[in-house]
Amino acid sequence: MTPAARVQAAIECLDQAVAAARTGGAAADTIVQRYFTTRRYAGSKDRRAVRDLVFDVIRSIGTVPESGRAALIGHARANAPEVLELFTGTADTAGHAPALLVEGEPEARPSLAPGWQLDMLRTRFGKGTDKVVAALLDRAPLDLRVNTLMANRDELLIELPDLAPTALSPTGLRAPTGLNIETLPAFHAGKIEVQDEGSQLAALAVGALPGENIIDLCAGAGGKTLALAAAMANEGRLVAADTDRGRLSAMPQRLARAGVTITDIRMLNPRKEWDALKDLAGLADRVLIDAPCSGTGTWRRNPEARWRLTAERLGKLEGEQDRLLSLAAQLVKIGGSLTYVVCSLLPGEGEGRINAFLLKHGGFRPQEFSIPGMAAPAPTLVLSPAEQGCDGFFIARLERVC
Ligand SMILES: C[S@@+](CC[C@H](N)C(=O)[O-])C[C@H]1O[C@@H](n2cnc3c(N)ncnc32)[C@H](O)[C@@H]1O
Repeated sequence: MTPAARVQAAIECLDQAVAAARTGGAAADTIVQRYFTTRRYAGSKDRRAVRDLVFDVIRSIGTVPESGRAALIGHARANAPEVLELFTGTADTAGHAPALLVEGEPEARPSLAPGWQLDMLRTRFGKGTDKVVAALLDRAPLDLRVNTLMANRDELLIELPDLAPTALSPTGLRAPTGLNIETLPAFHAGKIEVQDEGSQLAALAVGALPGENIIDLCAGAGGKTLALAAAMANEGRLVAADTDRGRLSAMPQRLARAGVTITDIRMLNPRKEWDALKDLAGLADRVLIDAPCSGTGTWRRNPEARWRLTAERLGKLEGEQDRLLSLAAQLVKIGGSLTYVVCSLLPGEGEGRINAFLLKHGGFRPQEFSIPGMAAPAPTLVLSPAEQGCDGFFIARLERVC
């Protein structure tokens, strides 16, 4: 592909990302991948260049733009004016070079994020908000988790000398840029999994122990399920539940590769979750709710989450988080704990939900927890890329006392 054709490809992907933001469609990463499945002529360098440009544009345009072209022009004008010289085509040469610039055509304005989202972050981070947002809009490193059922970190550091230990997670490794994990025998042997250090810390916050009865209520494809199973030394019972059949279906293969045999996978029907969980009522030592959320803590990977989030959608997410907390409360045994996690830094999805829960559920109280090497024990923990260098998370632990 010529440089100009790459720019036109980025515009077309961005058009789809804009439409997806309005309709709840696919993530930008998926859009770029799909774009190239029907364009076999594009090589790996073309794909990488187009993907990088798409993500650079999304990072610099904080609010949903009128079109992909408007977004790209706005980004280029502010950060890479030489790209505008590639707008040499005509309106009917789509696919080759972007059409010539027209005087007064729409142009998106660079910004960090929608003002109302920044205001909410400001209530948590105050004067530090700009630093946090800048870190959220940086590129994320590739982190791996050592599967302690099959390996230990020191041995892997000898086997894979390009990797470095992460600062906080005792099982974390940070990979050099561009590493393709699928090329590593250690991955196929189940010794390592891709997992951001923040997710590793969130799983550690559960405090899982061998032999316990644990429920991972929003298990998805099992990222944290695998980490919990390793903390349990593959002893006890681990129920992994989710409403998304597609995500759950990826789990058995991952469990098998990691040597995990204690998991009971349960498919839940949305709003009828209890039907598939009621046999576990009041029995769990620990329940993890890794709740669906706005994803503001993962802007490094999904910067288009800023375009997708509306006040209405946030309200719906908070309602769902309340519902999942109440559902989980019924599963915890007396003396057991409930760990609530969101990869969001908006206080409404964090402290807001926990305070609302505690008002309604007198049998629960905040429970202090600590992660070795981190801050003093506390009932909540906020992780941010500006402070800990990982994705942003809010984590809270509650104990059922009666
Ligand atoms: C943040 S993701 C979980 C990621 C996963 N725990 C991991 O570590 O990879 C949130 C998950 O909640 C699931 N979910 C949404 N509504 C749910 C519900 N009512 N009951 C259970 N899971 C739900 C979604 O399908 C999604 O997989």
